[in-house]
Amino acid sequence: MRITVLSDGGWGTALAMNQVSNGHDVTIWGPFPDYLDEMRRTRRNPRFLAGVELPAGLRFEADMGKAVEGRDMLILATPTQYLRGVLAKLAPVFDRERHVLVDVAKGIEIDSWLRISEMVESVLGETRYVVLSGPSHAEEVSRRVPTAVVAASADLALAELVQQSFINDNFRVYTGTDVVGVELGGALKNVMAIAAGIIDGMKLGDNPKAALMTRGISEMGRLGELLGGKAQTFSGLSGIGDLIVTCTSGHSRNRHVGEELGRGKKLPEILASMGMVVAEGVTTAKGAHALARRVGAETPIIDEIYAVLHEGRNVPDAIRNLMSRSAKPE
Ligand SMILES: NC(=O)c1ccc[n+]([C@@H]2O[C@H](COP(=O)([O-])OP(=O)(O)OC[C@H]3O[C@@H](n4cnc5c(N)ncnc54)[C@H](O)[C@@H]3O)[C@@H](O)[C@H]2O)c1
Ligand SMILES: O=P(O)(O)OC[C@H](O)CO
Repeated sequence: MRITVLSDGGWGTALAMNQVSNGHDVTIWGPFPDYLDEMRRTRRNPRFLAGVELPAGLRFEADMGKAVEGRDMLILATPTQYLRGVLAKLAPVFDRERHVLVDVAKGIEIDSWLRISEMVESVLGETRYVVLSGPSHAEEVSRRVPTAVVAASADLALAELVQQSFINDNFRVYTGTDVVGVELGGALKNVMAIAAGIIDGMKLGDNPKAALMTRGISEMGRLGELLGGKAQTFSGLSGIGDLIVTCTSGHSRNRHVGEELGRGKKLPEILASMGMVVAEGVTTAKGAHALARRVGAETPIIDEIYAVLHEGRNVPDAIRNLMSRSAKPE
């Protein structure tokens, strides 16, 4: 297949490498032409995926028209809050008959509170859309560490096409049809990962981390179902699977943000130290909090993380609030 990845970030780059190794013709488009030139010249992506050599066959194109013309598949790997701008650039050259869109970003758009499939529809109308998600850090996929993810689409045949395009002996792809559940699993786990990082940063212990992850998946499923996802999806790769990896991995940017908060640093200082690297959970906490209010979901962990990140609540108060809730059955 002829594939273009819309993003020069760590995840887009790792997936581009996977697709080159599967024999596809792959181009990366990015928002910064000078940086694309650097990647082309050095065969490295030090800003977003340090330490891996980019394959010789991987191409780079800064012009959106040239990047997508004649391509079969476009991989949307731009962080959620920048994606609308990229879709607006794509719109004039988008071919709805030809292009299959594969979203691999995980988030909720700020203010509109749209999931990515909804944002895509609001800019491009009806598309051939698949979401690919699950426990998958770029640092490991780019080193061909065995990984399993799920491709979900309202059109199962399209999910199967994406499965066949990405699958290999190190990258196993399952299929599904629950786009809402898969999108929400990938987005909401980032909020839980910030909570997990706080526990790590405070060196609170193992019990709170296990409690957080278990009550966290319960909360994700409860909110996810009220928003139209299927409960079963949250027991799968894009739910519990991604929650486990993000809450435990040394690669997770969201867990890192929480860890620094738990050590007493302030959010603006933490985000500044990350440069252009994105932790989606910071903005998704706002979206998840707003969506939970809209559908009347009980989301105590999301509410406390939202308050810590965006309302200045201190962490000990947040923990006390969670632990002193009224007694109830599991
Ligand atoms: N990194 C991973 O392991 C991983 C795995 C699975 C999913 N994801 C998801 O993939 C998405 C992309 O994450 P990432 O880790 O590749 O990003 P990243 O943090 O590595 O890179 C940040 C990206 O933002 C882009 N950017 C910065 N300013 C921009 C602007 N004004 N307009 C457009 N783009 C701009 C940069 O060019 C870069 O591509 C996120 O939703 C993330 O949750 C990441
Ligand atoms: O590094 P994080 O926390 O953004 O997580 C990346 C992926 O979503 C893990 O599956």
